[in-house]
Amino acid sequence: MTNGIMAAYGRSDPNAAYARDYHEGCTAGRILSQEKGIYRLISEKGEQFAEISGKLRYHAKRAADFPAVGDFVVADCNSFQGNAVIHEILPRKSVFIRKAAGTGNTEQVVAANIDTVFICMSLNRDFNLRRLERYFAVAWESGASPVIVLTKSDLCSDPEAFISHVEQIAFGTDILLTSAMEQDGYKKLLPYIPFGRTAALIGSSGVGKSTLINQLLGEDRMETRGLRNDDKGKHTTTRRELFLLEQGGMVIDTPGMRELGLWDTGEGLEQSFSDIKALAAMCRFCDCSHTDEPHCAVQEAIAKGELSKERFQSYQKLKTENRYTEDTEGYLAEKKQKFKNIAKVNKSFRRR
Ligand SMILES: Nc1nc2c(ncn2[C@@H]2O[C@H](COP(=O)(O)OP(=O)(O)OP(=O)(O)O)[C@@H](O)[C@H]2O)c(=O)[nH]1
Ligand SMILES: [Zn+2]
Repeated sequence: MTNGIMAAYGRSDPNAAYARDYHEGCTAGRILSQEKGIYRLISEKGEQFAEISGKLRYHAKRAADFPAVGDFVVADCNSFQGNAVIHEILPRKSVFIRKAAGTGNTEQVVAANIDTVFICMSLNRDFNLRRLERYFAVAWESGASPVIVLTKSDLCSDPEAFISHVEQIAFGTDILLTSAMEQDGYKKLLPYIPFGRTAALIGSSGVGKSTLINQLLGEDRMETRGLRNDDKGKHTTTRRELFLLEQGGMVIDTPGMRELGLWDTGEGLEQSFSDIKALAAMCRFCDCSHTDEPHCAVQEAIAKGELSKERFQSYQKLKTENRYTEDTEGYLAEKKQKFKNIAKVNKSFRRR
C-alpha cells in the first residue's frame, strides 16, 4: 500500500481498505470544504469537487447524515468529467454539532474528526471562567481533546493569577499562554498538531483565533480563496476550510466552529462538572436538587468553601438551558453504535 497524500490528511489504512472493498474503483477521501451541496475532496487522485450519491441523499434523515468538513468518505473519484461521487461517510471519531438557536431540532455538523480543540480565551475583558466551562463542555461533547489557550498575555500584568483560576476548572487539561507580540508564541500549539492529526480553534470573537491560524499557516489565508470548477461551465468558489500545515498536521476553520459554545448538551456537561457530579453522589437523597434538602453534599461543599457558588450556579444554569431533545440523544446513541462498528471493522482488518 502506498503511503501517499492521504496519510498526511490523517487517513488510516483500514479506511482505504474499506473503500476498496466497498466498490471497485472507490477510494477514501477527506472533505476540505462544503458549500451548497458541493464538496471539495482530497484523495489519492488529488483535489477535486464532489457531490453526494443519490442513494446517500435518499437515505439521509438529518443534517448529520450529510458529509461535513473533516469527514472521511468513500468516493468514486474516477469520473473523467464532472464531480467525484461520495457514497458513504466513514464513522466519525469526533463531531462538532451546532444547534441553531430557537428553531427546535435544527442541527448542523460544523466539523468532524478533530483530534485537538484549542479553547481560546483572551486575558483581557473577555476572560470569563463560566464561559470557559461552556466551551469545555462543548469540547468533551465532541469527542476531541481540549487544550486551553490563554491569548493576549501581553495585555495582562499577572497571567499566573489567571492560570491558577483556570486550573481549578481545567482538571489537568494543558493550559498554554500566548501572545501575538511574541514572534514564536504560536509554536506552543504545534506539539498538539503532529503529522496526520487535526486541530481546530474555538472561542469568542476577537480573542485572536485568526491571528493564531495565520501564524500556524505562515501565510494569509485569503490567498487560498477562489478554487474554481469549470467542468460544467459554472464557477463555484469554495473556500478551503481544512488546511495542511507545513510541518504536518491540519487545522480546520469553518464559520460554524466560531459560533459554537452558545448552546450546551448533556454528556460534555457532566464531564466538565465531574466534581459536582461526585459531590451529588454523596447527597443523602439520590434525587437531591441541591437546594434545601438535608445532608446535601453539594450545599455542604459550598458552605465549606470547597466548591464555589458561581461554579454551581453555572452548572445549574447550563442544566436548565439544556436544549437536548430526544432527537439529539438518539443521535448520540447512534454515534456510540458507530464507534463500536468501526472498532469491529478495524479488528477484522487486523485479523486479515
Ligand atoms: N495585544 C494583542 N492583540 C492580539 C493578540 N492576538 C490577536 N490580537 C488582536 O486582536 C484582534 C482580533 O484578533 P483575531 O485573530 O481577528 O480574533 P478572532 O478570534 O479570529 O476573531 P473572529 O474572527 O471574530 O472570530 C486583532 O486586532 C488582533 O490583532 C495578542 O496576543 N495580543
Ligand atoms: Zn444535594
